Amino acid sequence: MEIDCTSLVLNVTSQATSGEDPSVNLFREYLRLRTVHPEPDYDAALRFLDRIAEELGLPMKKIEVCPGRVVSIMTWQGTNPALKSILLNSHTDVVPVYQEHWKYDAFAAVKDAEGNIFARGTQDMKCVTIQYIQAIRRLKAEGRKCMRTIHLMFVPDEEVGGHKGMETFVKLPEFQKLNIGFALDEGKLTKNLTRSIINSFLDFREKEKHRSCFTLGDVTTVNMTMVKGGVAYNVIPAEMDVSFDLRIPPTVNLQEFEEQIKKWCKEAGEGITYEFAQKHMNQNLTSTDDSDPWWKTFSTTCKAMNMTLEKEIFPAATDSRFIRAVGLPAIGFSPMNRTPILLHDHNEYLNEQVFLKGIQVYENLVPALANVPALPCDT
Ligand SMILES: N[C@@H](Cc1ccccc1)C(=O)O
Ligand SMILES: CCCCCC(=O)O
Ligand SMILES: [Zn+2]
Ligand SMILES: [Zn+2]
Repeated sequence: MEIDCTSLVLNVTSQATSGEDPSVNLFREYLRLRTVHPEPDYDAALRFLDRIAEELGLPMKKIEVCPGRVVSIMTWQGTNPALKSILLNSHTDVVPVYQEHWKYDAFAAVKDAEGNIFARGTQDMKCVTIQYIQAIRRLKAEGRKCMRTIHLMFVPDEEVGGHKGMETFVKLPEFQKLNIGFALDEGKLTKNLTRSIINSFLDFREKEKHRSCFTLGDVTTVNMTMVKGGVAYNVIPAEMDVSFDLRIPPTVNLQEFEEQIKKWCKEAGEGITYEFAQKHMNQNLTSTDDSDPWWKTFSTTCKAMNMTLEKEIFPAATDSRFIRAVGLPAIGFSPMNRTPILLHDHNEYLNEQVFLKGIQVYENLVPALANVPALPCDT
């Protein structure tokens, strides 16, 4: 009997590490996708997410907000779709690495003997993406039903300011149609020029460093991150560019802060100018008052899991700023305890047990939020 070559299906799958929790295996597979700036492989991420949507039996919507920049959304319809929905947001892109400073290939997702998984994105924020997915997978497998519709949203370009991602998307009718009532996004949980202008910024930095503040999120941080210019060792440059990364708490008056920058430039002398590469002026805050039903539900559910919450203004920016700017509440949260904060740092890693615990946290949080009874915002 002739074997018809078309019937010989070669079944080659990426062999899962034997005995490894399937969620960890999925996490490591996602970490290996090189969605790293300056040229993130977003197509690989979309193929991966398409497969997940298939597996979860959820419809997947894709909106190309800009050429080559797609926002994708998996939707788990609630029993009362008229109510406002819950958004579980995550970004698919990651920041570049200085590979020479890493113990392992930053995209191999090596797991060491302690179960620490090393890769760019382990903390920021591919862990959260897979934790959302696995929590929903389990809830659906248990036959659970939630009142409120849940949208899992995957956005590009968060790490370069979100301009071709969330910032554009929140203005589109497709965003309005999501009918969002409350959003979860990344955060962190911890159980624990010329010379003159450079001097002005760095002197300010020193002053801020010595303010007695509760958390980093309460101070304006200043980091000199780029210096450009000059053409030769022995030529005085016609111009120099110095870039500062300023993270300003929503409690600071931005108009006054900009006046201060103008003053520093004037003091520095002729020809010293400034411009903003990114400037986000909205300072909407999300209520974390116990009288707020979303916060109340979020915080009591965390407490029920013996998690002590330390509320803080996050010292970085996330895409949630665009969601808050359109008047919606958004809490930044990543279940990543007992873990050194290595976002954007060398040797970013996450322990597989901490990762797995995070799925259980969402298995409790997601239904709690998706079953918040009808609110004034729902009418
Ligand atoms: N999460 C990124 C978002 C961002 C990118 C670029 C500029 C500003 C903010 C960060 O905090 O660094
Ligand atoms: C966990 C949040 C990290 C800061 C936002 C970002 O760099 O993506
Ligand atoms: Zn980041
Ligand atoms: Zn992030």
